[in-house]
Amino acid sequence: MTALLEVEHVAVQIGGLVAVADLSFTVEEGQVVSLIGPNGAGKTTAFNAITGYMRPRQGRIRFRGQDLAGLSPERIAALGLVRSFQRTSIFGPCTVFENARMALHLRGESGLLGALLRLPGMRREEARLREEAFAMLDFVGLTARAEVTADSLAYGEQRRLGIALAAAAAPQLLLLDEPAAGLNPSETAECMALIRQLRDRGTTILLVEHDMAMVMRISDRIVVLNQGRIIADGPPAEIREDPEVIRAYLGTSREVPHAAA
Ligand SMILES: Nc1ncnc2c1ncn2[C@@H]1O[C@H](COP(=O)(O)OP(=O)(O)OP(=O)(O)O)[C@@H](O)[C@H]1O
Repeated sequence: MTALLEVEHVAVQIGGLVAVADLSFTVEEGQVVSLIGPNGAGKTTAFNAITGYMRPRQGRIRFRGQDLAGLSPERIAALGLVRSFQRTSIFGPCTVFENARMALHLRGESGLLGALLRLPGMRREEARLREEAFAMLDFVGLTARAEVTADSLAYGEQRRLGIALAAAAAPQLLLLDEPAAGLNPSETAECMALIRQLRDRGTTILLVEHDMAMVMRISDRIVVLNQGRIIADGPPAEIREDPEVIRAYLGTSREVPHAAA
C-alpha cells in the first residue's frame, strides 16, 4: 500500500546554508509520526517544504501518490494536508466561537461571501455551521469559553483552539509544529489527549515536538533529524535506545531526554 506521505531525498537550501541535506521518510495512514532532533536540525524547514512554503532544491514529496512539486500552500491544504503553526493562527480580537466559525467558512463549503451577503438558503447553512463550530469547541473542551475573545484565553486554551482551527479543515494529514511548547504538564496531557482523539477520528498526524516525554508516549514512529539528515527512524522503544540519537542529543551521556527540552 502507498504511504499517505512520501518524502524522498529532499534537500532544502536557505541562502547558502543547506538546512535539510537529504530527507527520506514516509507517513502511513492512521499513525502519529514525530519528527524530532536538536535545535537547528531542520524540522521546521522540513515542514515548510512539505506544506509548500519552501521549494526543495532536490527530491520529491508525494501526498496520496500525488507529486506536490510546484503546488502552493493553499493548493496543498485543499488536497487535505494542513499544518498548524508554532504561533497559532487564531484571531485575538474575535470570540472563540467566531474563530471556530471562520475556520469552517474558510474550509470553503459555504463561501464566506455568500454568508456575508446572506444569500437565500444561507440561513440553514449558517445554522449548520454554528452547530458544527460548537461541536468543534466541545471537542477541544472550549464550549464554556465560546463567547470570550480569543486573546483572553489562557495559553493552553489558545493552543487547543489553534489545533481545532487547523483540524476544522478535516485534513487527512495534520502537521503540528510544537503543539506543547510553553504548556504546563496538565495542559500537555490535554494536548496529547486531543492529538489522540484526532487520530482516532481518522486524521494522520505528523508532529514536531521538543517534549520528549510526550513524543515517546504518543508516537507510533519517530524520525530523528540531526544537521539536516535522518539519523534514526523507528518505534519509540527503538529510538530511546539508539546510540546515535543519544549522542546527538546528549553528547556522551546515556539517555534521550525524558523531560521537555
Ligand atoms: N530563514 C532562515 N534564514 C537562514 N537560516 C535559516 C532560516 N531558517 C532556518 N535556518 C537555518 O536552517 C537550519 C535548520 O533550521 P530549522 O528551523 O529547520 O531547524 P529546527 O530543527 O526546526 O530547529 P528548532 O528546533 O530550533 O525549531 C538551521 O541551521 C537554521 O539556522
